[in-house]
Amino acid sequence: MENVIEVKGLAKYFSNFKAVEDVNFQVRKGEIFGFLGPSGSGKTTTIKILTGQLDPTEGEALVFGEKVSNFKNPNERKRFGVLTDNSGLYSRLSIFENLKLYCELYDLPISKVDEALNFVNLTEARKKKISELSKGMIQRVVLARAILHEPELLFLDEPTSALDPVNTLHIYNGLRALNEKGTTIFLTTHDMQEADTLCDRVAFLNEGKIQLLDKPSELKKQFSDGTMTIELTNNETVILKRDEAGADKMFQLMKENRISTVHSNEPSLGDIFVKVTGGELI
Ligand SMILES: Nc1ncnc2c1ncn2[C@@H]1O[C@H](COP(=O)(O)OP(=O)(O)OP(=O)(O)O)[C@@H](O)[C@H]1O
Repeated sequence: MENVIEVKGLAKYFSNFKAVEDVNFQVRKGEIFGFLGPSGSGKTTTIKILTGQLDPTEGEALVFGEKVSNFKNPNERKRFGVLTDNSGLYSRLSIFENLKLYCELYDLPISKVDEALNFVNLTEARKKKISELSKGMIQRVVLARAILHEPELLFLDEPTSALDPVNTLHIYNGLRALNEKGTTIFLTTHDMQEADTLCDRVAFLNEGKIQLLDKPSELKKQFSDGTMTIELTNNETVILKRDEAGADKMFQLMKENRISTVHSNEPSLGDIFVKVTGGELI
């Protein structure tokens, strides 16, 4: 399978402080890859190295088989899009005017602006100046800018951190649609629910090191305690192990028609993270 990102032995030190240490992973073409960790774990540092905004102290971070700093011409840079917290938008221009400028820069038809505005749910606000926007709206304009040229690879650093639930859902649907059209997505987040909803595979980062890397479903299987919670028709709750004795008890309850609902007790990604790292997600 083709890898679009390859990170080998990556380390970044700020003076003596190790922000990222011996990080290794690959992102496969077509997947949504989640890079998860609490505040200060090294997510932004890694994304900055991958997108050429920082140099690594050790190791390498390759995008399409190359260091991003080697991408000199605009056509190479057009292959990826980046959403970071530094907006670089023109505050006295409107949302539409800002995106139109990018269309001109990338030599894209202006119709792409309408598609991108719809993607981020800002069609009605298109004439508003950047200086008049809320933090969440700015985040959506920056996302619209990152996807204008439908890049092969999209880097998203905490893409929904300033959004309300309705817009968060809107963005999730847009990202899935973009991914289905072929865009590979590298996403950092500290929101484990977001990662579970969107990502094909996730890496857990803690104190600059990857602790686990797998599909969310595999991690949940691996960390499951093998029990089920059964709610009975009389509102009592029974917890059964998924073994022979549990199956016998379940069969008996079914025969007596006493079962209301059955839930498998899967841990959430947040539970797994806390278990593996011993830390909290902040
Ligand atoms: N330019 C810098 N100089 C010194 N230390 C830095 C610098 N940039 C980041 N750090 C430190 O490196 C560590 C990792 O920071 P980073 O921004 O990568 O974390 P993060 O996981 O993205 O956190 P958050 O979710 O809060 O954005 C932090 O302890 C941070 O203080």
